[in-house]
Amino acid sequence: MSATRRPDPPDGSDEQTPNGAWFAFLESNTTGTGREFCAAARARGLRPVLLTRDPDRYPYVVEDGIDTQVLDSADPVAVLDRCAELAAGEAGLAGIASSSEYFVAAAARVAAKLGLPAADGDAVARCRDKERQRELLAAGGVPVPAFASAEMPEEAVRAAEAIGHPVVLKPVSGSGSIGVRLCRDAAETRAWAERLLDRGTDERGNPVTARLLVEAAVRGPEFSVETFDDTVVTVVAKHTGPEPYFVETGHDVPAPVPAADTAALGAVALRALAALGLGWGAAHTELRLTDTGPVIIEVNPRLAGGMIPVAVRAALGTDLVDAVVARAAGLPPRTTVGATAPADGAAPPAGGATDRTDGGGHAAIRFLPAAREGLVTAVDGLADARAAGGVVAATVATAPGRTVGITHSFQDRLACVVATGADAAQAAQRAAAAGRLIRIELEEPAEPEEGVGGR
Ligand SMILES: Nc1ncnc2c1ncn2[C@@H]1O[C@H](COP(=O)(O)OP(=O)(O)OP(=O)(O)O)[C@@H](O)[C@H]1O
Repeated sequence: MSATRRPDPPDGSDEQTPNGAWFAFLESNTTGTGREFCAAARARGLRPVLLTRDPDRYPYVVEDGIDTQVLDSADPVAVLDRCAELAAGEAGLAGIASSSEYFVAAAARVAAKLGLPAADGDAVARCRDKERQRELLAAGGVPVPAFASAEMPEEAVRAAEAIGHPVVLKPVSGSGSIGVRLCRDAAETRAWAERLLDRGTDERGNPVTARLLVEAAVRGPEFSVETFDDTVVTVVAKHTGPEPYFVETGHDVPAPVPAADTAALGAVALRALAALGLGWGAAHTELRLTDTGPVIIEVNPRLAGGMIPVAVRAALGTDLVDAVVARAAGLPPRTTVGATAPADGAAPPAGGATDRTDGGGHAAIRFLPAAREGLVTAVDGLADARAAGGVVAATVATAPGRTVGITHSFQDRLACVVATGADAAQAAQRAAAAGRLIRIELEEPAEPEEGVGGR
């Protein structure tokens, strides 16, 4: 058996890991649900173990005393061998999953090879190639933006002109809005295409395909539909920062829209999953609601990140993180997954019982974006934010001594607050108010040297 690295339990705490079977997580997301996945496995009496190339990427591993095994997580044979070792050991292996977009297909394939419950790994992999996903959706009659792929900047410009500016350019495979940009004319398209096609690696250092997607810019408010199997759990409104980028700045759970919109969005998301051969466990489908109905922006074959599961639990009482872990371990769900709180008093679009917490049925997520680049000198007010009315979670994704950069992606979000309320407006107001209590101070920018930049 390979060496399992077990950090000391946090100071003053007892040994927390129960003596159940292993549950392997293949890498993790760095913010959001990764930590919750491990906690959910423990709550089920399982022993989470993180299979990772670099445990130091995830501060929660030490803070929560999570076991780790270091391996080349991009090597399917290495992952399979390690999971087979865990399965053959005395404790056994109950399941394999990943909270990271980049590893969901690999986790599913290894789980299937070991006879553990899993989604169709090939369908997941196809879905993660955005061009392939668009092709399958279009073939299935599901509304998608006009699109074309390009491997050369001139090809991207020709495609954009054929589609008609403005267009959205994005890597064929990616997440967190990295590299996604609105391009309003040929010059912007050429410049952004050159930049994307020059990238040798993604933000995890893995080589990337030198291919990008050019899409018609779809207009209309954005939503995500959170599903489990073939059931709509809830429809979420999504807020993004200023164009030409699309950094997520907040979410409202459930989306405060008429029931007819909720139903239309849910129906198109389910058609998309069917067209992609998905619909096992959790999925997170992003759509824009146009004048002519919902259009798919992206189907993600995994649980939503970005604290959406925390907000769903707070608003509706549905624990999607537990549901994902339970499904992958072949355990029954704790509560019925598959209901949504009525929006505007309307009936939920799918059957099932809600088990609301004290959230009053609504929750809002608000992110604090970095205002500028610089070295973080102080972080204050987190305790105040956590104690503020209606707040169920407040997190900071930076620390003194770290440098803040502006990347126009999820990495620009420095802090996050989730708050509940009696309605969407109250939840949003509470989350925003608590967010203002968090102060992240940056070193003053150096004074420009005399003469530099002057007239
Ligand atoms: N064709 C489009 N029309 C309008 N907006 C778009 C389009 N494509 C992408 N966007 C915007 O950019 C955001 C990110 O795009 P996309 O989901 O394709 O990238 P991603 O890297 O997978 O991001 P995420 O992980 O946040 O979903 C979308 O949520 C949406 O706001």
